[in-house]
Amino acid sequence: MGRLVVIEGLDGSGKRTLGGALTEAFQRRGAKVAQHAFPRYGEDVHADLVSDALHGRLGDVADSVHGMAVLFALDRHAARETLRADLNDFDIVLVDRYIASNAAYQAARLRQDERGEIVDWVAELEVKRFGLPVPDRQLLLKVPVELAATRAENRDRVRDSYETDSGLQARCAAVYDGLARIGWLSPWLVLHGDAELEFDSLADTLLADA
Ligand SMILES: Nc1ncnc2c1ncn2[C@@H]1O[C@H](COP(=O)(O)OP(=O)(O)O)[C@@H](O)[C@H]1O
Ligand SMILES: Cc1cn([C@H]2C[C@H](O)[C@@H](COP(=O)(O)OP(=O)(O)O)O2)c(=O)[nH]c1=O
Repeated sequence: MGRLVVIEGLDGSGKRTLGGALTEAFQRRGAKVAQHAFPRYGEDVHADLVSDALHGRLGDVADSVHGMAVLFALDRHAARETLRADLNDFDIVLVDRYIASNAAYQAARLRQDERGEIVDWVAELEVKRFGLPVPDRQLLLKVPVELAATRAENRDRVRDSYETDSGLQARCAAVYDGLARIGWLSPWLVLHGDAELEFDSLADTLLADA
């Protein structure tokens, strides 16, 4: 059985970059790696709905925190069997954003005293009811909010409504810190994305987990 390793962090924190470098480091060690990213893009109606909501094409559906959480969760549910098959066939399944993104971003849209409820609700929905595989390890790529914003701005891509909301990103960083501190769903490893990362030793650590 392969290990499900999740990369989490703000938009522009360097998740995609880390995913690529870590995959190469795993492969240098002879490990078979499958990569996934959520939200998916263009695969099916679930992926399209998420994209529409994030880019203002789904009207006031996007205003509902629980509604958005469900859309993101359905996008993952549609990929559940592929994830399960890859966990059978590969040593490492590396996922760029997973269930914790839903907890962090949707909680960040609520008042502080409402955040615990949605975090619990997301875990109940995605793990218990939708049966998504629980991560073995979650990596939190931590960078100052301003640095993540500058990197995301400089990227050659259309930005969605969450990326351009600096208040949301700052609150989201605080929720991520809390999730990592309590070891939400599984153990977390906090990485500092503004320092030089040691991909080879990180790959060794993650393979030694097994
Ligand atoms: N460690 C790093 N140092 C400097 N720039 C980085 C680093 N990691 C990522 N970047 C750059 O920051 C931008 C955002 O990185 P990316 O991996 O796309 O972030 P994310 O997937 O978290 O949104 C990209 O232009 C990338 O080249
Ligand atoms: C996966 C996921 C992402 N999000 C948020 C985080 C991001 O701000 C936004 C879009 O994800 P993002 O990683 O920016 O997608 P892309 O790289 O394709 O633009 O959605 C959630 O709120 N819940 C989720 O379950």
